[in-house]
Amino acid sequence: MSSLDPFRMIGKTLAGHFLVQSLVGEGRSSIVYKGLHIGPKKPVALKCYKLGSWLDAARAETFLKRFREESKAASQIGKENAAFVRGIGSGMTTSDEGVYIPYTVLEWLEGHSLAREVAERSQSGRPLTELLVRFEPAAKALAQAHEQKLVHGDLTLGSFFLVKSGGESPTKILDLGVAKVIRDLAREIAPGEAPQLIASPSHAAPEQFDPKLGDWGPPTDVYALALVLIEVMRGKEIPSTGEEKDFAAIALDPKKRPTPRSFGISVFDAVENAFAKAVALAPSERWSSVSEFWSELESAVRSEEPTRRVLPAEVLAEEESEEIEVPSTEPRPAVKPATDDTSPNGVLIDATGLAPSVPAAAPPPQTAAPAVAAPPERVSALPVPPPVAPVAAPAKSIPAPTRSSPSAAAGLVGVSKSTAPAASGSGGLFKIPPPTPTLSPSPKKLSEAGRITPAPPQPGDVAATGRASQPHAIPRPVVARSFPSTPAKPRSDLPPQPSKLATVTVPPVLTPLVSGTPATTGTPATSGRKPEPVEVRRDTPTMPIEPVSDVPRISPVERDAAPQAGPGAMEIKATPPPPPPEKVENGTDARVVREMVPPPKANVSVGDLPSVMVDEPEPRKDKDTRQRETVRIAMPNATQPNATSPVPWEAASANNALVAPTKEDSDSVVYPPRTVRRRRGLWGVALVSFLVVFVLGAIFIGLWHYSTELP
Ligand SMILES: Nc1ncnc2c1ncn2[C@@H]1O[C@H](COP(=O)(O)OP(=O)(O)OP(=O)(O)O)[C@@H](O)[C@H]1O
Repeated sequence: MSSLDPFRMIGKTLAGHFLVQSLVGEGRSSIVYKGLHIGPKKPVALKCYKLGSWLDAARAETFLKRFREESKAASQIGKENAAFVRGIGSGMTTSDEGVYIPYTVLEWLEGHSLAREVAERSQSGRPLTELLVRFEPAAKALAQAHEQKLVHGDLTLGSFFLVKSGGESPTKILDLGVAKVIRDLAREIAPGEAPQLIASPSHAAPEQFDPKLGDWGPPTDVYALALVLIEVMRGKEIPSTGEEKDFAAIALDPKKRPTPRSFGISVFDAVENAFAKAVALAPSERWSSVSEFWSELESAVRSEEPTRRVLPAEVLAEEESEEIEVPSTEPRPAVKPATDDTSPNGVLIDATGLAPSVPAAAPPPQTAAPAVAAPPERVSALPVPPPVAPVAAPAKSIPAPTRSSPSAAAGLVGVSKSTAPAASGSGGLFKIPPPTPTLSPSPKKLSEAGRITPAPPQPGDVAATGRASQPHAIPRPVVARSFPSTPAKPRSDLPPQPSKLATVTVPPVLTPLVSGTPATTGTPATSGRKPEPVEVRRDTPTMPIEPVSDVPRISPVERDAAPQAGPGAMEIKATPPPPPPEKVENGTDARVVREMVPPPKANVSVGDLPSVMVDEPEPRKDKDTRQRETVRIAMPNATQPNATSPVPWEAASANNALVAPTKEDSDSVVYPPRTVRRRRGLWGVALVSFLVVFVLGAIFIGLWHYSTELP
C-alpha cells in the first residue's frame, strides 16, 4: 500500500459517479482525494474519514444511514451560505483491506488552506484589524450555523480554505458539523469503543476533553476560533501533534488560558479581555456565540483606535528595525517604556497594528504551559521613535506594504520566538502509535506546495493589509506600523535617536510539542495499478493507524466498481474472509492497514442503502429524467472520462440514475435533440393539417361550383 494513497482509492469509481484521481492531502481524521464527477465532468473533492476499526460490518449500515441524515443539515447551510464549502453527497466505501470508509463529496476548491498560508509566512503575523475584515464573512457564516444549532466542533487553521479566485466568499469553511456528527454517532453506535475526542486536540475546547464541563455548542467554536485568530496574529501554528493528555492538561488548567498575551502577542487590554472570555474554561463563561465574540473584538479594536499615534510615512521607514531602541528621554505618550520590570513578557508589538505597547502595572498574564522550557531569547521588535504629532493621513499616503519584510514579520504582532526543542509523540483520535520516519515522513504541506503555486503577496492587497475597506464606523487613522517596503533611511530633520538598546527577555510561551518533520513526495507504489503522479497536500502530520492483527478480516467488498441495481440501492456481497496476511506489503503500508471485525454473516448486505447521497436526494421527476438522458447523450462512449477507470463508461453512465444533477451541474447539460424534434413535429402536424384542410376545402368548393353550373 502506498503511503501516498493510504486507502488505495486512486482509480476507483465511488458509487459509479466519482472517479478518484489523485491524493490531495491527509489530515488527522481524513484523507482528501481529488476526483471527477463523471456525469457533469466536474472536479470534486472526496473526503474519506479514517474512523478506525470500530466501524465494522455490523455497524456500517446504521452509521451510513445516520451519517447521511445528520450531514444533510450541514450541507443545506452550505448551499445557502457561500462561506461554507458546498457538499454534493456522502456515502461509504471499503478499502481493499475491508475497512469501512465513510466519505463526503465536496465541491472542488482551487486555492489553499489557511494552515498553509500561515506556514508559508513563517512567523509573519497579521494584525487583528486585518483579520477582522478578512474573516468577517466566515465569522458571520459560523454565527449563522450556530443560530441553526449547528456546531463545527473542529475548527483549526485547516478548516479555512482560501479560494484562489476569490469570488463570493474568498474564505470557505470546511467540515461544518462533521466532527460532532461522527462523535454522536460513534457514541451511539459503539459506546466505549469509539474514540473519546473527535477533534484536533490542539484546538479542542475544555468540554471536548472533559464532558462534565458541558456539551459541544457555539462556545466550543468560539474557543477554537480564538485560537485560530491567535495563530494568524502570531504567524505560527499551534503544534497539533503531541499527546492528547498534554493538550488536555493545557486546556483544562484554569490558570493557563491561551490568550494572545500568553502567546507573546501584545494587545490592548480590551482585546486581551475579549480573548480571555473566548477561551474561558467553562463554556458558560465564554461568549455564547461567534457573533458576540466578533462584535466585542471589533469594538475593542475600534475603541483603541482614536488613541493611536499616527506617523507620517517617512517615519514608518525608520521604524523598520529588528532591534528595540527605547528612547530614554522622551517616552511615547500613553505607552510605558519597555523595561524588564514592566514587561516580563517582553516588549511586544501590538497585534492590532499599534505602536509597541507594554502591559501596564497589571501582572503579566499567565502563559500557556510550555511543554519544554525555552531559553530566554532576545526579542526583535520595532524601535520607538520620538513622539510625532498625530496626522490623520489618508490610507493612500502609506507606503505600499510588503508582507515579506522580516521586520514587519517580527514587529507587527510581536511574535515571541520560541525555539524550544520538541517533545516527541503523536496523538490523536484513534489511539495511534507515534509516527515513525518511514511511515509518516511528511507532516507539513506535502502537496499543497506541489499543486498550487501560491500567488505572491501583492502590495496593497486588501486581504493582506485589510486597509482598503475597513468597515469600521469611525474613520480610521492610518496605523503607523505597516509593512514598509523600503529600508530605513535616516532623517536629517529629526533629532538624533538615542541608541540605548533595550534587551528584553521573552518567557516561554506555549512551545511546540513536536516540530514538523520534513515532507516527502514520491510516486505511489500501488501494485497492479497505473502509477500516477500524486500531488499531496498535508496540513497536519500523517496519522498512522494501528493495525489490528488478531482478528480475521473480511475480504474487500467490490462495491464501487459494480453498477448498482437500481436507484438508491447497492448490493454488497462479501466473500468468505481470506486468511490474515502474514505481513504487510512493506513497512510503509502498516500505518493505514485497519482490519475489520468479522462480519456477523458471510453475506453482508449494506444493500438497500444508496452508497451516495447527493445534494438533492429526492428525484425531481420530469426534470431529472430529462437531465439524465441528456448526460448520456452529451458524453458518448467515445469520450470516456479516464482511460484508467476500472469502470467502463457505459456502466458508470448507467448509474447516473442515482445522481440527481445539482443545479450547478446541470449548467453544463445539453438538452437532447429529441426535445427539439418533438417541437418541430408538432409544427409539422399543424402545417400538414392546415394544408389538408385547405386542399379539401378547395376541392369541395370547386366541386360545389362545378355542380351548381351544370345544367
Ligand atoms: N473541497 C476541497 N477542495 C480542495 N481541497 C480541499 C478540499 N477540502 C480539503 N482540501 C484540502 O485537502 C487537504 C487535506 O484536508 P483535511 O481536511 O483532511 O486536512 P486538515 O484540515 O489539514 O486536517 P484535519 O482533518 O486534521 O483537520 C488540505 O490541504 C485541504 O486544504
